[in-house]
Amino acid sequence: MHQITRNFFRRNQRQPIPISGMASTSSNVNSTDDTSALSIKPKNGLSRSTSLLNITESAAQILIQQNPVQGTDDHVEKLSEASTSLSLPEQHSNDKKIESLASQSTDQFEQGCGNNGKLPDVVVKDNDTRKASFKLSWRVEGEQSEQHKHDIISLTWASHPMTVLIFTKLKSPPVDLVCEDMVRWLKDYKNLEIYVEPRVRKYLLEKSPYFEFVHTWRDGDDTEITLLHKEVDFVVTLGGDGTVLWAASKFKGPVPPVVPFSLGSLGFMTRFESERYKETLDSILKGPINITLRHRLLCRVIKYPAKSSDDETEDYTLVLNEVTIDRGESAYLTFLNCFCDGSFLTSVQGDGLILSTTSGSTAYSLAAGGSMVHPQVPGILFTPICPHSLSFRPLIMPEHVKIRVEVPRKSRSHAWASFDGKGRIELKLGDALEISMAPWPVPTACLENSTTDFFNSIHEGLHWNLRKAQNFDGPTDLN
Ligand SMILES: NC(=O)c1ccc[n+]([C@@H]2O[C@H](COP(=O)([O-])OP(=O)(O)OC[C@H]3O[C@@H](n4cnc5c(N)ncnc54)[C@H](O)[C@@H]3O)[C@@H](O)[C@H]2O)c1
Ligand SMILES: Nc1ncnc2c1ncn2[C@@H]1O[C@H](COP(=O)(O)OP(=O)(O)OP(=O)(O)O)[C@@H](O)[C@H]1O
Repeated sequence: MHQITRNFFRRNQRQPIPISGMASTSSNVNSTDDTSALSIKPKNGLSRSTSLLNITESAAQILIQQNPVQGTDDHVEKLSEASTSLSLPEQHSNDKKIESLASQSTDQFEQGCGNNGKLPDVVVKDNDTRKASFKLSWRVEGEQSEQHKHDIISLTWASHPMTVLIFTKLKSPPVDLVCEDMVRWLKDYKNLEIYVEPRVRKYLLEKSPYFEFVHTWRDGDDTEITLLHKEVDFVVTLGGDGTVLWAASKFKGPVPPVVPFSLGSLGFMTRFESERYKETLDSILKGPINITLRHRLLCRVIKYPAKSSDDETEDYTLVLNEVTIDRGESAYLTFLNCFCDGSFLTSVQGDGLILSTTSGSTAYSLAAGGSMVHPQVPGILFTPICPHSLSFRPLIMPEHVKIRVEVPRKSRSHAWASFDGKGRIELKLGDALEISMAPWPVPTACLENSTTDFFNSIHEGLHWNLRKAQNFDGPTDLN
């Protein structure tokens, strides 16, 4: 289970984050972390070499916070959970065990993926890359006072970030101008290495040969893109929510921290004002940064007839919002059979089904009647689209389940799947889609903290529960 988020809501267990004895853990892991991990035999469908590479990279992203103030084993365990958004097996409750766990992290990961997409328990910096390393820590604010309590995940740079990747919304002249200005500033005043998409580099060079220093990759070269996370310390998005989804989709494994600037229309996930980018990036570069660890879903399409080798060969797609299975152009009801962890759950007869993350709960799932869920809650939303039934209410599943949705062989029509509203593919009779929680969340920087940002977004973006207040006069029960 993703303990970090589970613990978020266990009020009675909140503790200030403590940590002692973790230095040896990190160094121990560093010394044992080598690329031999790449030769681990796959068991779970994430068997492509890039996936295994990414697994190692995943283990390269995060450092454990070290804090000499308190040091009970219990605290160490909680920190590990918080630091990685990973699960700690029950038995790992002291430093020694965490050390040994860390040294097996890739093994753990592999099992985790096979089971429920779990991550390794302790993650460390990969010495082979130029990347800056960071630490994640979890703390509670407001514990000592009457004020509202907040669980905070914060990111502290352990070494100075040097490389930034900027994604920009397509075909938007105002966004292009901000990008141009930001690139100049980041180079001239912060001396960062800067990556942009190929079309953006072309645009910048048309503006001025000054931008020669900007890096990119070969247009359409997916291999180069999959290696980007090895170079990039953090990502900036200039656009709306769609640009955040677009940026996340470029990382088929671990994702660097994302700083989303608002230059779109709704901007539910983009809390930073582009007009104040200098101030924002200054503080991001210094850290610490409060973040929301946004879960993703790992989706695999199993074509009919399934081959025994499917687990080894099928590709996968990661979504930050949701995967949708709908009727496409067909005028018939979609008929879908749904299974949870191998047991039959229900059939969908309607326009389709949305399997959403909690981040995606405020997007399409909301429009289909699903509940809004705080993005830090670990769970998978199961939301029917226009079900032709009076009793089909949306569900929220625990994060460890594996859901399979099949188009029955006897269905009247095919179905269509889309991933964060993109990459539409046809599901023919007998085809299935399997989803589980992905092991690579997207860490997005918060303006304040995860909870305050979420509340502000539902108020400002969606006008949640906006209603004229009741007048004071009129009948009352007071006298
Ligand atoms: N009926 C609907 O509400 C509907 C239909 C199709 C797609 N969508 C959503 O659009 C998303 C793709 O976004 P896009 O910007 O590329 O397409 P888009 O340009 O069609 O915009 C969809 C809208 O959804 C908003 N949105 C996206 N993610 C959100 C989130 N997590 N929370 C709150 N609002 C969010 C965007 O701000 C935008 O206003 C899909 O993942 C899906 O959730 C919604
Ligand atoms: N760099 C990019 N390359 C390709 N497509 C992109 C890129 N950035 C954004 N898009 C797509 O362009 C569309 C519009 O972008 P975006 O959603 O960011 O702007 P918006 O619709 O104005 O804002 P919002 O989503 O907040 O309403 C989205 O569907 C998104 O997926």
